[in-house]
Amino acid sequence: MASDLLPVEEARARILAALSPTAAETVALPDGAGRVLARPVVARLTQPPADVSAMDGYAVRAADAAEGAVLAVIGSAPAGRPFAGRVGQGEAVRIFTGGFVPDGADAILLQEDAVAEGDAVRVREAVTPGRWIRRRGLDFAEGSEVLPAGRKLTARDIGLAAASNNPWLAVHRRPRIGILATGDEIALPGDPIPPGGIVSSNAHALAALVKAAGGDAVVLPIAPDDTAAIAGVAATAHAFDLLVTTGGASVGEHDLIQSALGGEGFELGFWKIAMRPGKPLIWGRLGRTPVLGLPGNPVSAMVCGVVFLMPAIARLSGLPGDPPPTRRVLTAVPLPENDRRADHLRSVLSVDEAGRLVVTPARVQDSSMLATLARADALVLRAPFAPALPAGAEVEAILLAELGI
Ligand SMILES: Nc1nc2c(c(=O)[nH]1)N[C@H]1C(S)=C(S)[C@@H](COP(=O)(O)OP(=O)(O)OC[C@H]3O[C@@H](n4cnc5c(N)ncnc54)[C@H](O)[C@@H]3O)O[C@H]1N2
Ligand code: MOO
Repeated sequence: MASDLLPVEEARARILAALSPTAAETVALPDGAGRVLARPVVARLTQPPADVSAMDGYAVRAADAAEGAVLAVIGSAPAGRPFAGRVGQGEAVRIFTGGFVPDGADAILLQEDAVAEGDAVRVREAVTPGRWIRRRGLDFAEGSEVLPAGRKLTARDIGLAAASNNPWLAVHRRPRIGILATGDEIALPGDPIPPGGIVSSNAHALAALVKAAGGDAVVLPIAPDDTAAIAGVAATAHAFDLLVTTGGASVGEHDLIQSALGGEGFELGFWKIAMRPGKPLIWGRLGRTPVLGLPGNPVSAMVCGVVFLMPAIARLSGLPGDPPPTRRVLTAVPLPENDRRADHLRSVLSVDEAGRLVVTPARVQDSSMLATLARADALVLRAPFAPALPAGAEVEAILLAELGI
């Protein structure tokens, strides 16, 4: 029945509603890039601190600087060494970019528009009042908020924080995400593989995804399919802002996550989403720690990572936790009508002769196939019951490179 599967948007909304941003920590300016501000950055000075020259030339009184006029040069004002005197009638001060405009002057005569004549300067082109002067506070004023709380800091923001004389930043602590892979059959890459076993790819892939989303991943030892082992690892859950499990989410008798964690006080929020891959996703809480139980199939785990875990990490980091961004692209092939589960088709991206982005979904979309995922550039979204589409139709797609994964 369709009713036992939760729509993707509703599941994401419920996950986000249950999460709050981590506490603030103080970091030095160079460590702030990519972090989210917990408190606004306030300018600790006015920039520029006085009227300054935007050019090399002469500080003059515009009224005196008619074409052909000759002005006496009474001093100089390089950047960092203001001229102490005052520019009087018929006078000028040599000035350089960034130099404070001396008292009395109200315009800058550009060097290229002037001819130096010993201790005087001849005006070749008249200037208008205010020409080439950057007014005090043009960029920002002391006490004003230059960066708001909740902003993810760019390199440009770091420049602004530095210019406004802020050596320290209050940012949200990076969310700490515990990752627990479960299953008797899985072994760490490089370890002996048990008969009928498989190498655990999920924890490593998810750890990389967590890092790309701005979290710190802690990969826990693999827990075999027994209640005590899973419960034992779960006892460490309090150390994390979010515990992610993979495997054991489905309905098989070895699918133990819910029963094993149940003994530890696990409270189920919801289970099973109307999506493919990723249907058996579990959401709940173990004490104070939220738990996201991802399916074991490697592609399902990663697609759920994109759809739910990345927004969850964003939310814990102090951001709203928007859904993954999508683009309108064209499908290279006809797409069949979809069933009740929102689909995420691994697809290769190309550019057609007209410069438009075109996606080609992989022919086989089995959720065990990691090679298809690694080679894909995009996940094409197909809403529940989306109608069949001809080749050339517009579809929405998540571009994986835009997520940094
Ligand atoms: N009767 C039903 N069977 C299944 C259903 C269902 O609704 N009814 N759902 C299927 C779907 S959809 C998925 S997805 C999987 C999810 O199952 P589990 O979360 O319980 O995962 P496991 O059974 O533990 O493993 C599934 C698959 O993935 C491999 N695996 C597990 N962990 C890892 C890992 N860390 N790295 C790489 N691969 C891993 C595991 O060996 C299995 O092959 O259930 C379907 N079944
Ligand atoms: O998601 Mo299962 O997620 O369809 O293989």
